[in-house]
Amino acid sequence: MSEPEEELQEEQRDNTKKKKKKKEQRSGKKKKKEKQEHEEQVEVEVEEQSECVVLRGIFKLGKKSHDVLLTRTRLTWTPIIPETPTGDVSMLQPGVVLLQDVFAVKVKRRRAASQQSGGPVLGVAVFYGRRKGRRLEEDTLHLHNASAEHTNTWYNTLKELLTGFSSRPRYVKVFINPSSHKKEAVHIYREHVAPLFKMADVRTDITVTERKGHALSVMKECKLDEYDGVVCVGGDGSVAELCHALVLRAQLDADSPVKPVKAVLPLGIIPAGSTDVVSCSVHGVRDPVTAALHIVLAPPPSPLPTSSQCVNVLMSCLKTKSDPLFLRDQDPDLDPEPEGEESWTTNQGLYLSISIMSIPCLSPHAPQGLAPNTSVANGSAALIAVGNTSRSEFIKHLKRYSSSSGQFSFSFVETHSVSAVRIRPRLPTGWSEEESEEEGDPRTTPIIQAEGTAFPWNIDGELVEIANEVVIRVHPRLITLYGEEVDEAESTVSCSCI
Ligand SMILES: Nc1ncnc2c1ncn2[C@@H]1O[C@H](COP(=O)(O)OP(=O)(O)OP(=O)(O)O)[C@@H](O)[C@H]1O
Repeated sequence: MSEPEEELQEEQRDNTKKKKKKKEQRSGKKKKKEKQEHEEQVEVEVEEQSECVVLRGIFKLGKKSHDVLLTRTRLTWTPIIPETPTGDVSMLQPGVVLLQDVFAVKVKRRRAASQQSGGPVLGVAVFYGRRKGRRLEEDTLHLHNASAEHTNTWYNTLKELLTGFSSRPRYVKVFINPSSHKKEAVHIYREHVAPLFKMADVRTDITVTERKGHALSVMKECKLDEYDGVVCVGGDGSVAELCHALVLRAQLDADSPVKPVKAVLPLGIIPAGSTDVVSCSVHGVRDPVTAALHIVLAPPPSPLPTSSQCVNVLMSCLKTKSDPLFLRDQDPDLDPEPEGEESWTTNQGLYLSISIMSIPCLSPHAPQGLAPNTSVANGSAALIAVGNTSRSEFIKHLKRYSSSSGQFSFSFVETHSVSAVRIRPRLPTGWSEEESEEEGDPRTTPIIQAEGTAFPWNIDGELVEIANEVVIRVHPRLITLYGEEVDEAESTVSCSCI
């Protein structure tokens, strides 16, 4: 149903009921006194916040008249007629919407379904994001007042106050990966994101990617200063490509071929992949509406996290050989450059998996994250190295990620907080007689056999051929992400199987 139809029918229903209930009586001295006290209480609350009232007026919310106050930070409304026949003042709680949660305001008009414009004014509709658990949902506050002058004053003032949120994007570059997960990214964007962007007057320039690397090549060429942000609709692979593109573009623009440079545009992530750990780590939930609202609201001041990672958003390596691990302990000053071999710690052994995560990697499967002790912007990474063990023990360790704790309480799991890691594999030919003689011992016999002498690095599901060693380093605060600080994701997984 279109908004005009909905509006018209709503008004017709209201009129019929109004006639039937015309005799409804809600006056009385006691009630008046209580109402007055309550109005004073609301005023005191507002004054306490040192906020002057920008506008004050009478609107109908639903069927009842309300006293509505607008300050620079909030809209507050209180029913003028007590809610209960007894007029119990305790029921007269004011309603509040913070302007930082409001993303659009429109004038409501009565229109026939066929009518495109005009029509008598009905009032103002205020669109905002309402928190429900870890999600943000779209909600609307309908303030009804048939006076065109009154309505326009409120509409213009609200609009002006919203333009004060200067960090909110007005024009964004959107990349949609149509091949992500179940190939639903285009549908997710059209269905859940585009309507919110339209409502919030966020203009878009959309590229539906045709191949791997397409977003990167567009980002290398396009005029960035036209945009206020970049939006990625896809999974973690698409996010990694755009993080790479943003930093590479900044390096090209700054003529800095080696040293990473901070991206000029923030990145918004709409989850459409299979796991979406980056999205979950900044939205707390795998939900396109929550993600879109985080983008249009760009909530100030604190929760605009900066990502600590450069290209290696998530890198987990499944190896079958002996891997010396060179760890660089976390540097509080977040110096991304290695200072010398003396600051490295070297571990050597047989590892089943090595995970290096500079974000907590929350997901519905692991609500507290694969790296629970890492936050989005703290500049360190968690190294979790799983030593060789039996298949059943390895699975037991993995299954514990779905519960709250205990995943690291295994003798074969080691964890470190690091700023850089160097992984150097050893070829099967490098095994000495001595090292391989204890066949059958779970500590020395790989449970997965290596194929040939190439380096089949499995990096977050992608097979990558890199000779010798891989170096992973945290480059702090290079990319600003739309979202908020999240410590636990919503768990939507009911079974504990892998
Ligand atoms: N049109 C396309 N066809 C094939 N691959 C594409 C296309 N567009 C982008 N890609 C590449 O697809 C890769 C994987 O995409 P993405 O991460 O979005 O999906 P996913 O693998 O299903 O999700 P997840 O990473 O959460 O498992 C990315 O590396 C991206 O560069």
